[in-house]
Amino acid sequence: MDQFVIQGGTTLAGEVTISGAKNAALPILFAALLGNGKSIFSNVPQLRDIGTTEALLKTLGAEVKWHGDKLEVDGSTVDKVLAPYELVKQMRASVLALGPLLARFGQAQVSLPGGCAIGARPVDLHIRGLEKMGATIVVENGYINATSSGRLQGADIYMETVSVGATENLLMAATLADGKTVLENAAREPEIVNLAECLVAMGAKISGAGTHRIEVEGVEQLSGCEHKILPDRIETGTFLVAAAMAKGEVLCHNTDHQSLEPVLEKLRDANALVEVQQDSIYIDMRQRELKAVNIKTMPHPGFPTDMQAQFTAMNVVANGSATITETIFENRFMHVPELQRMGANIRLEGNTAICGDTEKLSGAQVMATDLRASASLILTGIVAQGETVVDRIYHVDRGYQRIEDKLSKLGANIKRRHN
Ligand SMILES: CC(=O)N[C@H]1[C@@H](OP(=O)(O)OP(=O)(O)OC[C@H]2O[C@@H](n3ccc(=O)[nH]c3=O)[C@H](O)[C@@H]2O)O[C@H](CO)[C@@H](O)[C@@H]1O
Ligand SMILES: C=C(OP(=O)(O)O)C(=O)O
Repeated sequence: MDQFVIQGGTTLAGEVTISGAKNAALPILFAALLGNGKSIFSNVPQLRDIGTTEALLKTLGAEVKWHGDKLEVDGSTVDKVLAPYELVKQMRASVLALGPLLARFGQAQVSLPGGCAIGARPVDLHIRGLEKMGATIVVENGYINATSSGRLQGADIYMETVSVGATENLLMAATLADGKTVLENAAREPEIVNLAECLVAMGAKISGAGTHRIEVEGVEQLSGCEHKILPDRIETGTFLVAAAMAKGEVLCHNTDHQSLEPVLEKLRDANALVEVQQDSIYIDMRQRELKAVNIKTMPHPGFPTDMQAQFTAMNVVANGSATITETIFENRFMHVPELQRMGANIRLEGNTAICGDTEKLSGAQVMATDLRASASLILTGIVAQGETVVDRIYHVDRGYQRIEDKLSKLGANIKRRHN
C-alpha cells in the first residue's frame, strides 16, 4: 500500500490549479445513465472514485472514453441494471446509480453501500423517496431491489434530514417520472446546482435547485449533453488551510469563491489575508498570527463537514483554544487520535473537539482513516518537526488529484512511497 513520506518544517508559496469537484462529478456521471445519447463532461478530476464510477458505468453497459480531462459517457448502450457489491463497497456514491436506473428502466439492483469510517450513513431517505414515487423496494441479501410498474410517478417528498445524496438520487429519478415532483427540505450544495444544470442540458425541467424546494416536471426522455464540472471547493479549502498552517501565501486558480464563503470567513477570523477574484482565491499568512477559530459543521450554506478535519489541524497549529463541533456525521473525528500522536493538544467531548495550545508537533507514523482525515494528517506533517509517514493513502487518492505533486510545487517536501 502506498504511503506519503513528509519532511516537515517547510512553508508553502506559489500557485495551484484546482481540479473539478469530486462531489459534483460523481452524481453527474451517474446522471449520464438517464440519457439516451452521448454526454461529454469537462473538468473531470482524475481520482480513484472517478475510476470506480467509470468501472461501474461500464458494468452497466455504458461506453466511457477519456479525451484529456473530458470524459465521454454514452448512455444509449446501457443495458444492465445491477450495481454489484465489489464496486459499490469501494465508493458509497455508487448508490446514485439507483434513481437513474429505476427511472429509465423500471428496475435497479444496487448493493447497499453500508457505512464507512465517518458514520453509519443510511440510505433510508433515498428508498422512502423512491417508494413515494411508486417504486416497490425490497432490501435483501445486501441489495436494494427496486422495481416500478411503468414509469415512476411525480410526488411531493419531504426529506426529514437534509441529505445531499438523497436530494441527488430523487432529483435524477424525478426527471423521467410522470408529472411533477416537489422535493422539500432539499440540500442546497453547489454540487446539486451543478447536477441540476447538467440535467437541464439533457432536457430535464427543473426549478429551485440551490433552494430548500426543488420542483421537477418529468419529461419523456433525456438526451446526452455537454457539461462542465464545477471546481472543487473542498480541494480549494484544503490548499488554503495548508497555506495558513504553513504561514505561507498561495494563489488557487480555477476555483469559485462564492461556494466557499463559510470557509473563507473562518480563514479571515483566523487572521488570514484572503482576496478573491472571479475564478481565483489568494491567501497570505506570512508574518501574521494564526488564531484558533470555533467551527460548527452544518449543511450548505453552513460550514462544510468536509473541511472539518483540516480546520481541526489548523487549530492545533494556531494560537489560542477553540472548539470544533461536528453535527453531520457521528464519527468524524478519526483524525484526532492520529493528530494526538503527533503531539496535538486536543480533547474530545462527544461531538466536539476542544483544541488547546500545542507546544510542539513532531512527525510520526500515522494512519489515514478517511479522505479528509488523511488531508489533515498531510497538512500537519508539513508543519511538524521531522518526518511523518502517512499510511493507507488510497483514501486521499479517492478525492485529491495527485495532492503530492500540487503540494511539492508549493514547496512541501512530500513523496509517495510504493510499498
Ligand atoms: C459524494 C458526496 O457528495 N459526498 C458528500 C455527501 O455525502 P452524502 O450524500 O452521503 O451525505 P448526506 O448529505 O446524505 O448525509 C447527511 C446526513 O444525513 C444522513 N442520512 C443521509 C441519507 C439518508 O438516507 N439517511 C440519513 O440519515 C447521513 O447519515 C448524514 O448524517 O454529503 C456529505 C455532507 O455534506 C459530504 O460529507 C460528502 O462528501
Ligand atoms: C465524505 C466524503 O466523500 P464520500 O461521501 O464520497 O465518502 C468527502 O468527500 O469528504
